[in-house]
Parts: sequence; C-alpha cells; structure tokens
Amino acid sequence: MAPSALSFTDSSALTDFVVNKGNGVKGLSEMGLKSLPKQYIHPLEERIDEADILPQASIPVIDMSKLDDSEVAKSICDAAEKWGFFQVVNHCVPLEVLDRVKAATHRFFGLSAEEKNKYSKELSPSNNVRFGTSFNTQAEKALEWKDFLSLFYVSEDEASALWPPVCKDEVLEYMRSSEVLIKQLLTALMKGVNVNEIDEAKEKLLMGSVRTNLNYYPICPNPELTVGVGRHSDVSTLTILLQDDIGGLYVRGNDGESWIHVPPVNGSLVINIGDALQILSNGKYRSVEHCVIANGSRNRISVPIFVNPRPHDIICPLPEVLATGEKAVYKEVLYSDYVKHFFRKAHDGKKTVDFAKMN
Ligand SMILES: COc1cc(/C=C/C(=O)SCCNC(=O)CCNC(=O)[C@H](O)C(C)(C)COP(=O)(O)OP(=O)(O)OC[C@H]2O[C@@H](n3cnc4c(N)ncnc43)[C@H](O)[C@@H]2OP(=O)(O)O)ccc1O
Ligand SMILES: O=C(O)CCC(=O)C(=O)O
Ligand SMILES: [Fe+2]
Repeated sequence: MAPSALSFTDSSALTDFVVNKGNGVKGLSEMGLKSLPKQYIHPLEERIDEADILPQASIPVIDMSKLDDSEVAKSICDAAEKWGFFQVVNHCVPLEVLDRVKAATHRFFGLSAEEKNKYSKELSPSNNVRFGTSFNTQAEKALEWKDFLSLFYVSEDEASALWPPVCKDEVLEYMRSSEVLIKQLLTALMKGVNVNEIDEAKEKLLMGSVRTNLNYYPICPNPELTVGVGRHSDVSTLTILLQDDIGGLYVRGNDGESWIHVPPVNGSLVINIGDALQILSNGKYRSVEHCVIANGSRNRISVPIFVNPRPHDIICPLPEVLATGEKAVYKEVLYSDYVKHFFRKAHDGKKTVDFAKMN
C-alpha cells in the first residue's frame, strides 16, 4: 500500500518511496500532495526570479527547408555562437515520428512503479538502460521534480533485447529519423570552423555515440519552490530536444543573469550546443546554461537526443580551429572522464566545463 503524504515527515520514507521503490515524483504527484516535501525545496537563488525573465527575447527559429541557401548555414553558426540554442522547423524528421515517441514516453511513465523500477540503477539488466528520478539523488542537496528513462544506444541487438518494449521501437525510430538532421547541422557548424569535409574519424568524434532520455515532469503542488531540472549545460556535442506543448524550458541570456523562455512551436525541434562542441570549437560555439521549471497544472514530457563523442574519444580543440594561431583554451580530456565528472555531482550551471580548461 502507498504511504500517505504525512508519513513523509521522515526523509528516509520519502527516499524509499520515490527512489528505491521506483514511484518517482510521478508517484508523489499522484498522491495529491497539498504541499511540496521539504526535500524538493530549492534555495531562492536556484529558482527563476520572474524579474529576470526577458519576455520579448527569443532564440532563433531556423527553417531547414531552405538549407541550400548559404544564409541558412550561416544562421545556424550565428545562433550557435550567440545563443547556443535555436529551434528548427521544416526539418526532415517526420512529425508522425515525433508524435509516436511522445505517446511512447507517456506509455512508459504510465507503467506501474514496479515495472519502471526494473530499469533502475540497481535492477536494470544493463548500465545503458536506466530509469531514475531527479539527477543524482546521492549528490544533490535538493531533489529535482523530474523522472527519467535514459537509453544509451550500443547496438540494435541490445536495444531490442533490453530497452522497455513499450517505447523501444518509437525511440529507435526517432533516433534513426534524426540522423540526417544531425548531419546537416554538424556539416553547417563544421564549415563555420574551417572543417569543410567531415571524414569518418571526425564523424565518430562528433556523433559516435547517442543517448536518448525520456523526461517526465508531473504536476507539482508548489512549482515556484522547486525546479524540474536545475541549471546545467549538456555534455553532448549537440542535443536535439523534442518538447510537448506545455513549455517551461529557459535558456540563460547573454548577460549571464536573464532567462529566455523556449516556447513550444508545433513540429519544431530545439537544438542546443553541448560542452563537447564548445571544447572542440575552442569556445566559438557555446553550450549555454538552461533549466526547466515545474508546472502546477499539467504533466510535461520532453525527449532529448544527446549526440556525443564516443566514451573512449579524446576531446580537445580541433586542429582546424587552432590553425589560425588561436591559443587552445581547453586541454585533452577523455570523454568518458568528462561525462563521469558531470554525472557524479549535482547540477551546477556551467561549472562542468572547467574540468577541461587549460590550467
Ligand atoms: C538524468 O538527468 C539529466 C541528464 C542529462 C544529460 C545530459 C547529457 O548531455 S547526456 C550525454 C552524455 N554522454 C554520454 O552518455 C555518452 C558517453 N557515455 C559515456 O561516457 C559512458 O556511457 C558513461 C556515461 C560515462 C557511463 O560509463 P560507465 O562505464 O557505464 O560508467 P559508470 O561508472 O556506470 O557511470 C559513471 C557515473 O555516471 C552515472 N551515470 C551513468 N549513466 C547515467 C545516466 N544515464 N544518468 C545519470 N547518471 C548516470 C553513474 O551512476 C556513475 O556514477 P556513480 O556515482 O554511480 O559512480 C542532463 C540533465 C539532466 O537532468
Ligand atoms: O525538458 C527540457 O525541456 C530540457 C531537459 C534538459 O535540459 C535535459 O534533459 O538535458
Ligand atoms: Fe539539458
């Protein structure tokens, strides 16, 4: 039997229900809590202050149907330099594929806690398939109001055998259908840093591994006191993010203080530069801090595809970028060390990239 909200005055009972038993924050939300458990209350400085939101500002929306026009490639590079974020419309990923993966995400989170918990860190048949809640519950001072399923693609065989049957086909279809878009974006971005041809080695370095997360942000009793996802930058090369029609993703403005909302645009995908591309481009392209607020009236989902180097790749500024005599800002780092560093701490804004800074 599920415990009542009152029994959560004991912190270990809450951890047991949410984390160990696999109920997640969805389980908490569905208990109809009237107030947010204290474990989810974030300090004021970690929540978005309304006064810092720039209502008039917006990240660029780029029409991919005009990709042959050199101005479009230029606008992709400009957006990656200036904002680190943009949305694409009229891209080549079929809208039905996006609808199917959104439905599959709802199906996965609609499973019982017991079913979802079969993919928890402790019980999952593979390290590459993980259901969890918040980000790193061991390292965090305050928990985040989000459950997730993380699927690191290794092979068709592993995905077929070990990914949850209720969503695996749809996630694989979404991943496969995004490949052309990913190559189009990387081709444009590489031209902007004097890499005119992406050979096999470069392709592996830029997009040799892919992780897809399914995120679920259930209705929250006091959304203003917590966060859905805390301030962070992605550690990917780039991220292709599918969001539903609810909104709540905010991107840091160029002044380092303000926040800009990323409004849901029907059929669009949000693209953001990750730390790996910031490092490879020696800082020309920016991985920008972002966060997600919690919602008091609707359950939100999002489905990011993180396009990454392979775990055993060494990342550092590309020779083509340094050919002009520019000094390297980042040193050589083993990509899996970089990712482990990110996963082992709580979200802390843009601090992860310091791990790769030249001393
Ligand atoms: C969940 O909320 C999130 C997630 C994010 C993610 C943003 C991204 O940009 S994800 C893209 C990251 N890139 C890759 O995954 C590709 C490269 N992969 C690797 O290098 C490896 O697969 C590895 C991730 C390092 C795992 O290698 P492995 O040998 O299996 O190492 P472990 O010792 O098992 O794990 C290391 C460390 O990381 C933790 N961890 C592993 N996978 C996940 C996961 N999917 N989610 C969370 N944490 C994970 C694992 O627990 C280990 O920590 P310990 O403390 O247990 O040692 C953005 C925002 C969000 O809110
Ligand atoms: O849910 C979103 O809109 C963004 C989630 C995110 O930033 C992430 O999973 O890295
Ligand atoms: Fe992110």
